[in-house]
Amino acid sequence: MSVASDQMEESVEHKQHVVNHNHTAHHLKQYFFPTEHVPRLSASDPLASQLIAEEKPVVLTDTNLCDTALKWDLDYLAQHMGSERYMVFLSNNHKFKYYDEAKIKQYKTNFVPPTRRVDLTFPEFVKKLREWKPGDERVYLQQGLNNTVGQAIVMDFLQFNWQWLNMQQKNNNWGPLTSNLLLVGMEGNVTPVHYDEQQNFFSQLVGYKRCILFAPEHYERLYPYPVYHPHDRQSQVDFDDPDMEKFPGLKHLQGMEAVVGPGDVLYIPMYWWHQIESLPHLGNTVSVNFWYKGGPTEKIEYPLKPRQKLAIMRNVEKMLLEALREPAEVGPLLRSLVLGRYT
Ligand SMILES: CCC[C@@H](CC(=O)O)C(=O)C(=O)O
Ligand SMILES: [Zn+2]
Repeated sequence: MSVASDQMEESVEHKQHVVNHNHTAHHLKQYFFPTEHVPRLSASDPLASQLIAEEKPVVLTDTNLCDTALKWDLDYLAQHMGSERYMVFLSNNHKFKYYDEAKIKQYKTNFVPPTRRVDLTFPEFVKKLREWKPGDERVYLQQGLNNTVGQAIVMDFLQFNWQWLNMQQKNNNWGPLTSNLLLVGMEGNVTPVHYDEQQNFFSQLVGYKRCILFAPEHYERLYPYPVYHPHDRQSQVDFDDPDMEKFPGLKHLQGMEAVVGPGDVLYIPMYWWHQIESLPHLGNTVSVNFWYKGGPTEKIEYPLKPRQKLAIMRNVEKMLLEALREPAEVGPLLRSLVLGRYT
């Protein structure tokens, strides 16, 4: 059965929490929030273009975006990624929560990074991944594709469907492509829920990833860390152990989800929250993302979009931290400003 029809079967039979892969049902972990399916559409479907224009998620099944990279399995990459060292994160659990190293020093309280970063050659990474046994640190290679990769990889990269990508960038008035991150993960790895300030075409090459998304307006329900915190843009909520008392908004949380497989491209709109999991028991995963800056600040139309309000909140936080110098004074000042006056 070809991957495509397997995918179709998956999407046709895709019950809420079961993924059919090669006729075996894989039960997805049931979280505390309901989800709808992200639409799976052909890139030629006008609805697909409409969803992208409206900055809503969609899985595009036939972009042929990275067809030359569908062969990027561990052996091919080990053979062709050259002898350079690449950024690999190690974690004592299945979560790989991002943190901004630059923010650690200015962050007064002691910050304990949840993962550690090492630089490994690709063969060293593959050896570590293949020799992994329960109790060992999990590994996740996350490396920007640049000119240090081998010739074959460059050839594959140059044959991506840039014509389609450039058309999307132009039609949707996006800014420049900033980077392509190569992601090679172990089955079971999880990138916890966060948002990025860029548009993202997320291209799945090998293996299967469960992508759970929440619209920017769920900001009040996902309790992001303060902007100055190393975990800026990440949610404070642990989806595996949600503190409903501390984060009462969680009871109203509702999202969308999709399982993406080889050849699928998921559009993750800028400021949309997402959690991405390499499905357990379905082997290692390889993905490449395409991050674009948002478009030039379009003329302001009212009412403002939720993501515009999010950008305003971020700017207010930064300005207050700059002015007050002391993070502990931000809350009291905002309380004095709004309580009994704007509430
Ligand atoms: C560094 C995180 C990469 C990715 C998540 C994942 O595939 O694990 C993601 O969040 C994104 O592409 O925005
Ligand atoms: Zn992300």
